[in-house]
Amino acid sequence: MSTHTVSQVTSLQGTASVPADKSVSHRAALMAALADGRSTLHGFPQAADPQSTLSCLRQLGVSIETEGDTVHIEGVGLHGLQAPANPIDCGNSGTTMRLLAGILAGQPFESTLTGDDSLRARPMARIANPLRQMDAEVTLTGGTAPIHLGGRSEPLHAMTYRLPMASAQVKSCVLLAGLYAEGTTTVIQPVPCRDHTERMLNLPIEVDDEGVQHIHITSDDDPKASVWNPLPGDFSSAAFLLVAATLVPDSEVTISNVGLNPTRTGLLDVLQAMGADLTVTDRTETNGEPMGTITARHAPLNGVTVEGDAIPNLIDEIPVLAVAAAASNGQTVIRDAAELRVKETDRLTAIAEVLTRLGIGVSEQEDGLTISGDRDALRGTTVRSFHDHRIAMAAGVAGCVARGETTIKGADSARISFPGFWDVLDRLQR
Ligand SMILES: O=C(O)C1=C[C@@H](OP(=O)(O)O)[C@@H](O)[C@H](O)C1
Ligand SMILES: C=C(OP(=O)(O)O)C(=O)O
Repeated sequence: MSTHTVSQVTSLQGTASVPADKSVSHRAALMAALADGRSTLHGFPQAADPQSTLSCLRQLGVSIETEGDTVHIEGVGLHGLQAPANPIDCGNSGTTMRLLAGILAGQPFESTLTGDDSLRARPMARIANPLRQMDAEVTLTGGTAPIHLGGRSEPLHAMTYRLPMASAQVKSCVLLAGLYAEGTTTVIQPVPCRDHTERMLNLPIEVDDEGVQHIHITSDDDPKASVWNPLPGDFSSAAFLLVAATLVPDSEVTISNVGLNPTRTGLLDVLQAMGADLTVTDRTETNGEPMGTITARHAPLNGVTVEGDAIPNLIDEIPVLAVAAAASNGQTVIRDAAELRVKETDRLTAIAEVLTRLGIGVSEQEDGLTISGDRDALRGTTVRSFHDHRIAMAAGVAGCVARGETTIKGADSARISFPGFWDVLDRLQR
């Protein structure tokens, strides 16, 4: 297992770029595979998760050429995927597994989806249940992967499905299965969560009297070949650098071409409420996804309460938000975040352990954390990443402000979403 040591930093200065958005990249690749014709994705990430999606698609007979960071995908059309010779390995990527399951549920051939130890421990009944309601044959192994999908010669049954949790993976799984159903499939989302799938397929959305979205899809909403030039940068990766620049004195860091889809940038609002100095400029769009440049300057932060509908829009940023909270004045309360317990690891327990070891008072609730901010209490030691990329990078950010040295075990798990993270952090140090 690789370790990485971060020493307390006096200043972070300069510009940085982040890998392309993981959620958008998975979807752009899946849509390209199901389209007719060739798609070109500029700036496709080298990160392990999106690369898992490409390797799964290759196993399904999709021809993919790479030229540096540019990926060309020859779409096979909605009905052109081929039966895989072996179980399909989704690696560490929950998004790959859950979205692909929606597509494979409607195929005439059988398939099996599997993944690494972490992914094989994550709940899959949340996709098996709606897919079965659409008449797909789905077999799990004790509620988790491997997932076996039986082939079927008939279209799936369209249905209306109310999301029981704010999960964009479940929503996207059902919508993609809807491409293979007879009639209109509708997903009702009581709490909004990332909407990249709806944007990419340009799906019709109705809003009911309670303000709840009803997203419709039919087999006529088939994906079209596209050119992404470029894919937007990953806000979830930028978040680590933005928090680091906010916390380290005398810092100013600028990141350009960052995705600014409002279903992803909840952390900006929360950091601003805590007192952060963040500026967004050069707003533009790439294939219907907003993006722009974000500059973060050092600022003292105060504790905050984050809960309810705000949670899905910063779900992957909670580990680094917890680090910001640890270096703030006063108490931070994070609630309604039980979903963090079923990510790559139990992220509530993991980040609580990291911060406790670094000297911070943290109490863990079933659905959140209470963090007593005390910047001066942060002192370096050895911490575990739990083989979770976001825990490893959050611990690295904490190491920038903790006195002395912080050694992160399993630091190489950053490669799942941000392979160059440790180099970028080194390069920004003054
Ligand atoms: O749809 C997506 O691309 C994702 C959705 C979220 O998961 P859930 O759908 O499980 O909330 C998020 O945590 C994950 O990193 C990516
Ligand atoms: C939860 C994550 O990804 P996934 O669910 O795709 O494994 C993540 O990247 O933080």
